[in-house]
Amino acid sequence: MRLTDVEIDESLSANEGWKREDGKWIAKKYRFAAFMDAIAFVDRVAIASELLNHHPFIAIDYKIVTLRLTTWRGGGLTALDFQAAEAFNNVYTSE
Ligand SMILES: C[C@H](O)[C@H](O)[C@H]1CNC2=NC(N)=NC(=O)C2=N1
Repeated sequence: MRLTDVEIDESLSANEGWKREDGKWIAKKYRFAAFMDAIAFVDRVAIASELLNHHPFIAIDYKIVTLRLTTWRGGGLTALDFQAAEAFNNVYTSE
């Protein structure tokens, strides 16, 4: 279930903009032209999360949305986190 450090590094390089945080997390900040674009993105993230049954922590700071992922059940980073990261990158547009 949990990925090795090598697997994590490989997965990070395949998911643009995502960085490892505190060992067991990956995070990415998404920037938008307007606040409502940020909110529309969060809605798309929510839909993708429900489809994957894998959910990020979401912080909305005006025109910046920070997503953080870990696998709670797995106690660390798993393939699910990187599947979710890829899905969130795929639903991102800055406006
Ligand atoms: C019951 C439900 O399937 C689980 O709680 C799911 C929901 N979303 C989840 N999201 C994340 N990030 N990790 C989990 O382990 C997880 N588990």
